[in-house]
Amino acid sequence: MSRLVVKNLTKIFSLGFFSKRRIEAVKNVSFEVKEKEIVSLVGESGSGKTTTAKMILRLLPPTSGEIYFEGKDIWKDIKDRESLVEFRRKVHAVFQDPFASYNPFYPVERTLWQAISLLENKPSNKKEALELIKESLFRVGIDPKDVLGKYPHQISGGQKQRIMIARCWILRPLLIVADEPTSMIDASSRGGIIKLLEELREEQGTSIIFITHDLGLAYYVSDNIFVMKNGEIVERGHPDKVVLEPTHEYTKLLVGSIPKLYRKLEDL
Ligand SMILES: Nc1ncnc2c1ncn2[C@@H]1O[C@H](COP(=O)(O)OP(=O)(O)OP(=O)(O)O)[C@@H](O)[C@H]1O
Repeated sequence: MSRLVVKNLTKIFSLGFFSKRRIEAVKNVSFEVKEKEIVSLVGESGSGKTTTAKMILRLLPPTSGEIYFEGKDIWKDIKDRESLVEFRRKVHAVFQDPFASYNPFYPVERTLWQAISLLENKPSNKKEALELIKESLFRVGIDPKDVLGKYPHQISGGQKQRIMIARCWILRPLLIVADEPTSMIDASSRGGIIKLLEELREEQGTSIIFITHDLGLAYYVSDNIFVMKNGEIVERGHPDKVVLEPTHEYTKLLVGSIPKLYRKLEDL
């Protein structure tokens, strides 16, 4: 069953007060994500990946088109705060910049306390909640004493990314939208983050939309790949089909850079 259906999604930005300039960031994009599926949106900078992600996360309204999550149109059927909180519990983002996801004035575990506040079945007291936080940190390979009580500038980029995944582990979302979740971190942490996302999919049946420039990485992690260029999906399908039998010139160009990426991935 499809968990997410994106239908003819379009986003046009208008710039300037007088001479209106139109930027068609996303053009007529359609795709589906099934339960437990990892799909990748791959494309160069400015191809419309993040804009697509923001519309799916209900952070940016589309100009036209529909997004159905579990059969509900997320822009038309979510009307009250309660349904929005439910949506935020089920659909979760891991953003490319781990630094922007944290408030510098609060200890890093604040993001995990916030996750607990979104839970339907909350722990019955603070001690139990802290146990859950510690367990989530262990699950993502962090010793709680290395990060608890610390501020964002006192921990590494890789630890910040892992804490965002720990947040996913607490919330058990049905869909994770991971926008370049490994872009700011070193190669060894990168492999770990991908593995954690795959574990979440296995353990919790989470579906994942993985957004990346890197077709080599997408080939390794995805069940389906959608290649975007200038706001459109120009190629789609199983990773073997996209990589071994590309039809669009742009995909052929991306595939041409994969041998180099393979070498890079072997370092992970
Ligand atoms: N708020 C905005 N106002 C105007 N134009 C925007 C806005 N957000 C994005 N754009 C434009 O829309 C296009 C698509 O941008 P988007 O960020 O979705 O691309 P992307 O594929 O995610 O790029 P990257 O990989 O660099 O994050 C770009 O031309 C961008 O400049």
